[in-house]
Amino acid sequence: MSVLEAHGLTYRAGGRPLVENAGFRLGPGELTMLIGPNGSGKSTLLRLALGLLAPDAGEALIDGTSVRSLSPMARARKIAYLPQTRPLAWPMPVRDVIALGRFAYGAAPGRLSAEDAAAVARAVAACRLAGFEERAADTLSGGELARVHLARAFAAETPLLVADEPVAALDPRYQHEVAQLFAAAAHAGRGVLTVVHDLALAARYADRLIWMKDGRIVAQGSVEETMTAARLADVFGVAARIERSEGALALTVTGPA
Ligand SMILES: Nc1ncnc2c1ncn2[C@@H]1O[C@H](COP(=O)(O)OP(=O)(O)OP(=O)(O)O)[C@@H](O)[C@H]1O
Repeated sequence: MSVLEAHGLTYRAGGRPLVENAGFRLGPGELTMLIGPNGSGKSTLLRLALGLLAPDAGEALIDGTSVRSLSPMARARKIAYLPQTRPLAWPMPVRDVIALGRFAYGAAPGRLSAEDAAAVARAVAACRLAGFEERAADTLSGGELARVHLARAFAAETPLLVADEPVAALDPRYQHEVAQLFAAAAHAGRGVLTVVHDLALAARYADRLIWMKDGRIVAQGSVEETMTAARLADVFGVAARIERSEGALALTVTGPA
């Protein structure tokens, strides 16, 4: 089972640290949600952890090997990444967009092995895209397209899955469905790390939270351990009510702190 580890990651730009001394471990079986205000460094941390940015200090390792030393192909077989900025639309059928998730296995649209085709079919089913396969992706709604991008990441069937704000364009029902998909993927044995802005969703589904503020990880641990009204006020500047509901913590943000 693959493990992503980050130690002391630091990245400076524009004369200031955007990420400073950040460390975490993403292992199998856990859904970790990365939370923090706009501009706190979440996307930068993900890109450092994935080896897409070179850190000024620290390192990220997948199964003990520096991510920067892995070829893009080797990395893509270990870890699927759904970036925050995605192409708005491609004028190609949904099935082919999802099949791009299989490129690390040598697949190309129109040249899928039986294994690739089966992985694409599983991703279509998981992301509730049955019936959309032949639609041109540039005719989809924002929420539908978001699910297609998600299916592309799922189709890679990598042991690790990293997603930057995957539910931002989704309506509440699909937000929950997608969060449940991530939780199911994690509980089936993958390591899943995702940025979310909806704190109630994070409280409901995360096994672990990583809290970022001003480029630093200020807390990490379970929802129970880390989600307190004081921390929400400190990190996000909001007042919140935290209640126990059906055995889990439920969060209501009541306004600015
Ligand atoms: N190359 C760069 N040069 C200077 N500043 C940068 C650069 N890249 C990012 N930043 C700044 O670094 C900060 C962190 O950006 P980042 O995208 O990591 O934040 P984020 O927590 O993901 O934000 P959001 O929630 O808004 O997506 C922001 O203030 C951003 O403007």
